[in-house]
Amino acid sequence: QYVTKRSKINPQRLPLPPGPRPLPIIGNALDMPQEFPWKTFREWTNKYGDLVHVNVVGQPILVVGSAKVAYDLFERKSSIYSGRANSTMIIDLMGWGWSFGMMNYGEQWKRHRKLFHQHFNQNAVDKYQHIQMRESRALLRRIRENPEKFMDHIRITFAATIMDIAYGIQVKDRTDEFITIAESALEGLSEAAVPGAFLVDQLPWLKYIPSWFPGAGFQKKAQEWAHLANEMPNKPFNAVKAAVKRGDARPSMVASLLENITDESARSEDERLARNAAGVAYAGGADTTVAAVQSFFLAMLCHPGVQKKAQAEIASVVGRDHLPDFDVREQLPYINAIIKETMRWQPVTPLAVPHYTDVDDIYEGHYIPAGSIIMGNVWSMLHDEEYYPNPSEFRPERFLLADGTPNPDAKDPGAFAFGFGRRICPGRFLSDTSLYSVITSVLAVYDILPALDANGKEEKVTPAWTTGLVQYPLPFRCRIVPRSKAAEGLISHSGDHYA
Ligand code: HEM
Repeated sequence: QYVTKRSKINPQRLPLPPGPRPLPIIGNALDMPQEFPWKTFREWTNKYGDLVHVNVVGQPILVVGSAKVAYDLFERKSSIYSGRANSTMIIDLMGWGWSFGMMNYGEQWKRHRKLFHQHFNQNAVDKYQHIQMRESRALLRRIRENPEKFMDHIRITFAATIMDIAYGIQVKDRTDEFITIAESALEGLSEAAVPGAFLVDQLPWLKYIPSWFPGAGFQKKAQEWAHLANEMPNKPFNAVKAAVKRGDARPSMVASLLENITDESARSEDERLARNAAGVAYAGGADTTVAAVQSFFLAMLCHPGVQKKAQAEIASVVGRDHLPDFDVREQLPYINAIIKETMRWQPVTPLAVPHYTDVDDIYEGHYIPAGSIIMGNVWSMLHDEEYYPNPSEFRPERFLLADGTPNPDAKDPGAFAFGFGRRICPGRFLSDTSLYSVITSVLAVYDILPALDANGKEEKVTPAWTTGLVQYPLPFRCRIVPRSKAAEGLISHSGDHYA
């Protein structure tokens, strides 16, 4: 076993957790998988145990492979395992420091998170249901106009939902300026977040090299992206601020925060918090929910039996002449099980978002050095045979008893799918209601069927996903067809109620 050289801070000379053998200087850099790292990490867990240590060019990384260790570190020791590592490129150069999703644990993070929670906790999200339903119904109409583009339509659905909730801004399509800014800012972010993409993250002193210097192309990129990262929270916030001043702001998170400022001496700080908290809603919520719903479409395409059962359940509760709303949710256990299985089958964030600790610790006789990055292998936990037999199968029944009612003993995927401890996703309640509104609306009126090839034969689909921080299905073809004449009528008039 490898014993750290920093023996002053590891006086008992405890071993590090086990892991693949590192090379001098570069450590385990060559062991690190380029694709689907969660699968390699699972093999490491099988070989070395539930807590694996690697070091990449001196950076200690711990991989948590079981629910037990996740609980022990992220929950029981949450005061020291709730940080985030600083990225020189993303925070110092691109200016994403305003996002509390990237802040290290501390007072600033707590203040932002508390404010965010007030607007997205389990009860608070009820007031957004009409927006979610309106946008889900708009999705039905967009699909009818252009079914091939369903992947894009899903994107605009959540962009529009979040822009309305956070700012009261109603966007029509993806050419809207607020959307193009946010999407470009997030594209820059995901490019910069690829581990090893920018050397400045390994050698932070490079940030002092001016952009005109040969080889300092990263500075130019960082400047362009910094402009977007600044506009993303500022532009929509300033628009709402002006509307509040004029007295014609639509109801929204930002409008209510601004209207409730009573202490003028705290105004600039309160405005800063409101701007940052609203900005992070789009950053954290748009792409993730999109990925989950796209995976749902893929699951329905590959599992026609599940689709039929869900459609029958909806019809038995609301008939064929109505669209289901939130009031019937309790009566749709199969739909609720589909939502859980969607979160489990291909987790949107297979490694959650890595945590960071800045203090030394000891866990089960192993030394955990300050400065470690800790990754929870969400995918592995959600594909654990013990809790989820035949984990690669999409089988909502695993969350139900034989009589079709919810199984209280089935492990809720939400315990892992949204990350861990104090950092657990604060948008998980909104994501849940978003999935419900889209899934029930779509299944009530559409069949998701295999595409036909040139000879009219049904195409076979092999499910496959991307490999980044957020896992999207790779583009796939399908036919989305109204289920009946009554369904066509529902699609046409579905928006009226929520307009
Ligand atoms: C399918 C949907 C979603 C998934 C799978 C998801 C997953 C996650 C994960 C894994 C984390 C990191 C947790 C950790 O560090 O342990 C996270 C953080 C976060 N999510 Fe989500 N999320 C989803 C939807 C949303 C939505 C709809 C919002 C906003 C309304 C949102 C806002 C955030 C924010 C602000 C953070 C940062 C929290 C912090 O660092 O304290 N997420 N999410």
